[in-house]
Amino acid sequence: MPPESITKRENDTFDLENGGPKPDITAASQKSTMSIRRTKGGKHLRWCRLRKEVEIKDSTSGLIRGSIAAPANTSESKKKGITTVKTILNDISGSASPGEILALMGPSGSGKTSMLDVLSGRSAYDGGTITLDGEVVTDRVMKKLKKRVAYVKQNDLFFGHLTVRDQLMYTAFLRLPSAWSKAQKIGEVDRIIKQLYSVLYTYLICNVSLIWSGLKLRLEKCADSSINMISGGEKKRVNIGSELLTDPSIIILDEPTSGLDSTSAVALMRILETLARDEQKTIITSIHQPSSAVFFAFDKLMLLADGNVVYFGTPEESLEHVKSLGLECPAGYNAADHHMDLLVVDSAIDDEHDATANHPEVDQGDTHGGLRRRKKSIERQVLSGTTTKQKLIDSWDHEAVAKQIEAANEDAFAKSHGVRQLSRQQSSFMMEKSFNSTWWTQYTVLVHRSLKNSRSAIFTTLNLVKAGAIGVMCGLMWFQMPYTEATVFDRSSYYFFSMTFWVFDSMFSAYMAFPLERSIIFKERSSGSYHLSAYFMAKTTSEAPARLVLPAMYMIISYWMSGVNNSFWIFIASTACSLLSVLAGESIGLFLGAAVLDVEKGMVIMTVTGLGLMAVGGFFVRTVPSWILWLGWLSPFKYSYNASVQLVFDEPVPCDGSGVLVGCEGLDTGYASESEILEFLGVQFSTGFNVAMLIVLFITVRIMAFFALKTKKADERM
Ligand SMILES: Nc1ncnc2c1ncn2[C@@H]1O[C@H](COP(=O)(O)OP(=O)(O)OP(=O)(O)O)[C@@H](O)[C@H]1O
Repeated sequence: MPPESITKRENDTFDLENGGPKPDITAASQKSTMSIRRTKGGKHLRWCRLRKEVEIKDSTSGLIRGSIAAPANTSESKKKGITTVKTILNDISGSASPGEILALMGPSGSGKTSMLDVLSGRSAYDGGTITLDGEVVTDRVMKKLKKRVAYVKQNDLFFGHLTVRDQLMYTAFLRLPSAWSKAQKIGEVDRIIKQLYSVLYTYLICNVSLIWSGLKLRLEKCADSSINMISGGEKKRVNIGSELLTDPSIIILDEPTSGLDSTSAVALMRILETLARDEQKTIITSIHQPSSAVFFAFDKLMLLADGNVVYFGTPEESLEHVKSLGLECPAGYNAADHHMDLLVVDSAIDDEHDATANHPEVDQGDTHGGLRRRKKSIERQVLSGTTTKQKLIDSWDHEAVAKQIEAANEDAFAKSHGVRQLSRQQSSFMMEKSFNSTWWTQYTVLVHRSLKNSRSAIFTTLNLVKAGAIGVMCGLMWFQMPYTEATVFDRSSYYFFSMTFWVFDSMFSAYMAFPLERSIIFKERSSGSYHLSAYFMAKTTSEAPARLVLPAMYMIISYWMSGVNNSFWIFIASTACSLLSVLAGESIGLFLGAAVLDVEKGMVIMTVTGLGLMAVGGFFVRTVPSWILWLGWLSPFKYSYNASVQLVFDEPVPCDGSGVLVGCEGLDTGYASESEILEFLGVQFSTGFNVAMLIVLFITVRIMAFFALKTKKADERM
């Protein structure tokens, strides 16, 4: 453990047990090189009779898993197509204390994630109470509290192009109090990187055989690698590290070891153990089938099945509990596997049971413990007409545990001499600022992050080659067009083609980038990292220039190769129009990405919208049917085409006898006026109006994207 020292953090009301007035943050900012004092000690988190139900919409397809509590037959629900209400947490009671690790185990779908979502404040619940150090946490306090609880979700969501250090650094700058100096924040990141490494290191010197695997895992070594390149175990550490930066008292982890090999999993559990033992953090983690060593290292175990608790207590006593039900764990068998065997009801097991019953000889020659155990497990499934799982659910005394939790809460109240100590904490939560950093800090940090991310995401060799190759290809297709009557149509088609390609490109890349980014934003915002407006402004200002470089590169190559118009200023002005249409296209992509959460549906809507806007752009169809004429007002293709063509035909076009323009009457003498050409090409409105409409589209659709994102509630499952 690093030595304790010196300054306290701003808003450190969470450390109520240490008491004391609000810390002096000025001192913190002045002594920028000082190390930061970490809070020791977690909180007693208790939950009693927690209940959560979800409405399952009848999609008329597929089966509904799990236990169905009651059909919802109200006319309202029928109208909405809701047919059933499923109980996913059924009167769950339990507790976690400082310095302890509570492990949640249960088969897939048993409600582990749902419970962690509720306890971390990321998801609402329909009944029961959650208390912190004995006092009920109200809904309003929960909203604030969730920013003080580290929640490491199953998915490690990051911007993959950033390095590990970047990720931790941006998190530190967004989530640590703005009163901290830059040096303090950087020091904190270094400390976290070292902490996640040194715990492992200590472990490794005691376990020489694991040194090689450990080296693979060290976070220090990969601190400057991009997240895309690091291993699953390292990603998990980055995830944990990002959450630990804020020095939370309660750490909740959803299957932190999933996808890791056993060595990495054990090493990760050591880190949690150290956090619990040395820093007295309260740790709750779900876990799938841990090894025996890890299983017995947990302080408490909660077994879940179909949203019900089937056991809550120490891992050792869990074996006694199942033994008392006649379900003893065979000698030498992994206790965690045994519990899972009891809880998993698998149709394959039933089939196997039938097969074994019909062919007893399969069993006779078997001397392997595996098959015997399997058979034993099968036999348990059919115990007296009920499944073992059901037996375990029925035999657990929910009420007794709930009463114990209530008594513990009363005890905490009595210990505080009848004073609701937490009221002070809860009211200080309410008074706390929603964000640790200012809007401006958030904006600048996010601009920096976005620039770094978009630079690596947009300026890939492939993208540069794409822009260059298409530029050369178009330059060759429209190569050095003479400025005469015969090329009027080709000149306008050059613009329409260029815009179509780049507007579609920006629409789709903005749309495709958004689903991943959206999940990260929801995750970061649920822990109170920044204002949505700061994110949006940062994204708009930082990514727009990056997004424009590739089309600009294309224009430079293709424009001069094709000789559209030899005026430099016409090149600048028409390129600016094309780039504006790219920004408008990006806005449309962002809007659809924000409004339609389903990626497949979004792609369909996007394709239909894009093609519709292009069709009414005035190039392919001159006489657009009146019922769809309104769509033309929303088409960036149309405005950009209109403006560019007007710019390019800046002087009368010499007739060349090709007979393209009626005004030339098939002669190769004389000129066709600009207005005649624009009429021939079906161009509408003035250049200024078209440019103004592109700006309006770019801004209004982007604002709509912001509100679409704002109104979308973060998906609990993200
Ligand atoms: N919003 C929801 N709508 C419908 N069903 C839901 C919703 N949230 C959870 N469920 C259902 O609740 C049950 C419990 O889900 P949960 O993700 O908590 O299980 P789990 O134990 O974490 O599973 P796993 O180990 O596979 O992650 C599942 O059957 C799931 O389908």
